[in-house]
Amino acid sequence: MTSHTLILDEVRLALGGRTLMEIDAVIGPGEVLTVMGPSGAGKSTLLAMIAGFLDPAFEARGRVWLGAREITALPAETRGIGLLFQDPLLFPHLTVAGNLRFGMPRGVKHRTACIEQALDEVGLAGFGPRDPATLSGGQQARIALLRLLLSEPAAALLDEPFSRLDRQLRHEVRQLVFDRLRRAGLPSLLVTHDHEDAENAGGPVITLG
Ligand SMILES: Nc1ncnc2c1ncn2[C@@H]1O[C@H](COP(=O)(O)OP(=O)(O)OP(=O)(O)O)[C@@H](O)[C@H]1O
Repeated sequence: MTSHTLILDEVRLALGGRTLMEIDAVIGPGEVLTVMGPSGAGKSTLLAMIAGFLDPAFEARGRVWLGAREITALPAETRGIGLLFQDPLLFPHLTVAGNLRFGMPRGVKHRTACIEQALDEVGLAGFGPRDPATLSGGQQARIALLRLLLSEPAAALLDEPFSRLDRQLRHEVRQLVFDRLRRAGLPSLLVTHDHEDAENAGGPVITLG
């Protein structure tokens, strides 16, 4: 995995001619920028713009860079962005291992061993053949994180990824997520309403109006 900086260069999102949000930010490798703000401020829309699936109803200005590569107009699948949502969104027709194998880049050798090691590192050794529906919420959240990491993205976007977890689990999963994103050297953007999430992310916080 190559470490990059994610740059939001004077990004502005508007709807029907009305400015929804403006942001200018540089997120270094392993850093988590937290974006907070009231419901409807445009947080999820910003993530959609960066990831490449912005609804055409919005007008977007500005540029997005990953290192020296401008990704503003690239197709979503070529941007190298990993996503974590509130819902782990595991494929129900695949096993846990199948879910993890899904996003792995071509050319990765020893896939099965990689998957087994990744599961072991998050305390889920032997879970590869399991049906994702048989996993608890916290276990599913760990698998969603591993799927993101094994896809070897250049940056990560997180949209309220812990909000479905109860307090204790939320604490454990977010430590794991932030630790792993940092270790992977990924620039990450977290959208949350939770001040503890922002504090634990340990990076700068931008609050939209
Ligand atoms: N496809 C769309 N077409 C038109 N308006 C939309 C569309 N998607 C979202 N909106 C509007 O754009 C605004 C921003 O929505 P967005 O989901 O980005 O807000 P948010 O800050 O993520 O809110 P929340 O914290 O509730 O998730 C809202 O007013 C929403 O109603």
